Amino acid sequence: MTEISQQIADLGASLFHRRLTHGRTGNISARSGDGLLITPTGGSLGDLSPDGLSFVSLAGEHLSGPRPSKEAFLHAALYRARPAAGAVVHLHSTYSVAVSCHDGLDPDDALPPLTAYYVMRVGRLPLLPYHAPGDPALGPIAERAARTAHALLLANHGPIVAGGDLGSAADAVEELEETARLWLLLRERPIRPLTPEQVRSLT
Ligand SMILES: O=C(CO)COP(=O)(O)O
Ligand SMILES: [Zn+2]
Repeated sequence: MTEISQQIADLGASLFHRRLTHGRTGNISARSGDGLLITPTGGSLGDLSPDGLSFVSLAGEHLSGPRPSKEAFLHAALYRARPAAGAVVHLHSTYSVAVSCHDGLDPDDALPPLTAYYVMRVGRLPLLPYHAPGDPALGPIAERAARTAHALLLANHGPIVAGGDLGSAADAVEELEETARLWLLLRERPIRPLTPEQVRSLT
């Protein structure tokens, strides 16, 4: 067991117990050597064993440990697209999933820049077209989108976010969830997002 495995298990418990994902949804990975340590398929993020993680290559092939998350190919696509990424988190966080089911979103950037922290932690949020969980056809689409954005929203599914390390990836996916919630709270009222100039001054 490595320190990073313990960090994955701790993060999974923290996200699960704060209801940022539920049941047996969501998956977490961290870059390790020339591959990635990833949560196994079919388990709860609230009940991860640091010794029970899977090891997968950057090409997405299972190298050791239990059967990996069915989204391992998606995590691998994000690491290939973003050489500086050290961790990836995918959740079924309620408000982000709610936004991902909305019709008429801008597929280049699904949410407006409501707050400075959203701009700093998330930035642009491409919306990827619906695919069933585990459908490898989403891999090349995600890899292309992740070259210019570290946070992606999967239509009718949920967010997947890369970060320099586990803490940064978690920080970004939590900021996204809170902003999705704010956006839904504000829907009945006129919104004044940050201006392009205000956004530029933050990035
Ligand atoms: O969120 C999930 C699928 O999108 C959970 O799947 P896994 O249990 O295979 O990681
Ligand atoms: Zn999922």
